[in-house]
Amino acid sequence: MSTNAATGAQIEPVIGLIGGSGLYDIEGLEDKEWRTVETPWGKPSDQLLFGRLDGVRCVFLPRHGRGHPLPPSRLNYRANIDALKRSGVTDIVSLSAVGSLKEELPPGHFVVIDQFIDRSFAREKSFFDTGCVAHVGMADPLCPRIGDVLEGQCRELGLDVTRGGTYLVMEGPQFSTRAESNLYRSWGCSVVGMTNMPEAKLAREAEICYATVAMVTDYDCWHDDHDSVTVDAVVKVMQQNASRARALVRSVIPKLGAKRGPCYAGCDRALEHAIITAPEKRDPALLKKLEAVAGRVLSRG
Ligand SMILES: CSC[C@H]1O[C@H](OP(=O)(O)O)[C@H](O)[C@@H]1O
Ligand SMILES: Nc1ncnc2[nH]cnc12
Repeated sequence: MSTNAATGAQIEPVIGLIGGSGLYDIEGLEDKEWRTVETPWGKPSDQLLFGRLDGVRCVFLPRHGRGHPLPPSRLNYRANIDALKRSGVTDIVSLSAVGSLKEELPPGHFVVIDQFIDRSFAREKSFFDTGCVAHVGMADPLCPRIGDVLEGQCRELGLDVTRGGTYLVMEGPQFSTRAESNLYRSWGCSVVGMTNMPEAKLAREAEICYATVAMVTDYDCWHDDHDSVTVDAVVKVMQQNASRARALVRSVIPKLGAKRGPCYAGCDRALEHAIITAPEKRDPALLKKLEAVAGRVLSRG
């Protein structure tokens, strides 16, 4: 059964999991198989791991590739999201290591974020281009339906969790200067990381519901009582976070996998009124590339 956002019919969700730093595999998947998925945007970060958890179809992608060969600026975000879309994914849970920008969000804390500030700049940020222009809404960039499930299951598992918070996306790969860290704090941001944009923008363009669990690994470099962030510190805390992240994944999948109608937040219909280019001005070559992510609306002409 596939998504039918247009008719409102029930769907059987397929859950996409994007594993960040320290999460390169998913335990407990049945019938698991790593498969190469080709896309018109180039290669995804790695093969995708297909399987089932409690009967729910899941597709896992290690964001930086197995063994972490890819830095944030070199990720092919478009290929990653297209590959998940053409694999049937309807809902994405992004699992990410982040630095904390608030005293009350210590290492080990999980944040189900609800906003982004995108300060990344060296990345392809849209599937659309000359020959097919689209402007999707990003006022609420994360799916609140998935967010509810993530928050609920964190609480059920007794994990320290905060619902809501702004994730500042920096380009990296260097960590922030102290002045930058304090600037982001003055903007009221909760956490800082390098990867969730343009991932979330592209998921919205592809009409995939997307939510993030930001797992705090460090206090970045602003905190007087804590050392500035290092990869060693991130990896150490991620190793502790990873078992909690795995428990969370195991408990959210059955909930997210239950048959449902269209997303009440409309993420799965984001392209409905977003494309502005007149049909006769559209570039056939670009339309072909857009088949997987935007075929639902483009096939109507
Ligand atoms: C290894 S620390 C920096 C690295 O970790 C985060 O990645 P992800 O979101 O994939 O967990 C951060 O954004 C940086 O890419
Ligand atoms: N302090 C930090 N800054 C950017 N990305 C991070 N990922 C984990 N910690 C981080």
